[in-house]
Amino acid sequence: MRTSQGPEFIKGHGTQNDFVILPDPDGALELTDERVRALCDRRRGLGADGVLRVVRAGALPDAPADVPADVWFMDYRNADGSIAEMCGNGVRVFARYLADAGLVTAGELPVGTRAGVRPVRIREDGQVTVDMGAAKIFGESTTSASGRTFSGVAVDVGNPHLACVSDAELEDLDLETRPPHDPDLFPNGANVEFVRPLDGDHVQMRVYERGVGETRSCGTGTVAAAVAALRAAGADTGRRVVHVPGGIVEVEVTPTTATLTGPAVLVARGHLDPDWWQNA
Ligand SMILES: N[C@@H](CCC[C@H](N)C(=O)O)C(=O)O
Repeated sequence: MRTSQGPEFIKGHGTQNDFVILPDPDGALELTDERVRALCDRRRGLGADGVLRVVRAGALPDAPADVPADVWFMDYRNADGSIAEMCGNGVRVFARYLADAGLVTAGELPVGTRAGVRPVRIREDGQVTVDMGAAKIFGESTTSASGRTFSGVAVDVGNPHLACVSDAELEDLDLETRPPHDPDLFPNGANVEFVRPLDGDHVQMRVYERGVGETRSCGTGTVAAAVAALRAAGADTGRRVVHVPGGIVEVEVTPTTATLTGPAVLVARGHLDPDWWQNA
């Protein structure tokens, strides 16, 4: 029987936007793009939309200078191995892991990201709220899907989004292929959201994520969707309940910031096979 173990992992999700969490406090893991792709592959690996490495900011050479060294840093990777600045569902699942592992005391805690430090609160009802900072509209643009053109707004939520509000039946859209975006407005790519207003302050959203493909939820995307839906209704601030294929989250936009609240679930934990990790 084998006695050696590969790296520890935890599998988790937020409204079915799923992640492999890799605890690596001292930044000792060699997390190559190929290993990220292998981990996220739903047939040859564990399967996930992204990887969240749990590392002290001080142990990560490329952590932003404004993140204190002792803060837990979410080193986020998309399923294709690319790095993204921020992940709204990921940061909530990350905080759930930190509390579950006893690395922080539950309540409000700071999480370091490439978009800066984000305060996260684990609520008594089990929901997790993250203060996402101000979501900024930086332009207007178009995309297309299923032969239809959609107009939208470009929103910076730490990472780039094109959020398109329309009355289209979202179930009918083919998101197997990447909806195009303007490379001049989005030189680093874009996450593209399709948003349909429902009754009251509810909206429906589907998303095609940069570096992943269609996912069942995207936290930063729901913030962009809320900002776009509010703007379409003539407002800068307010609340939107966003229905995604993987569940429901709530976004509150104020004059200075946006908060995102939703579930964060840990599913399984274990150790990678050391040979698999070595050869991945
Ligand atoms: N699913 C995430 C966003 C992950 C990053 C995104 N794909 C990008 O490249 O910007 C979320 O919950 O926000």
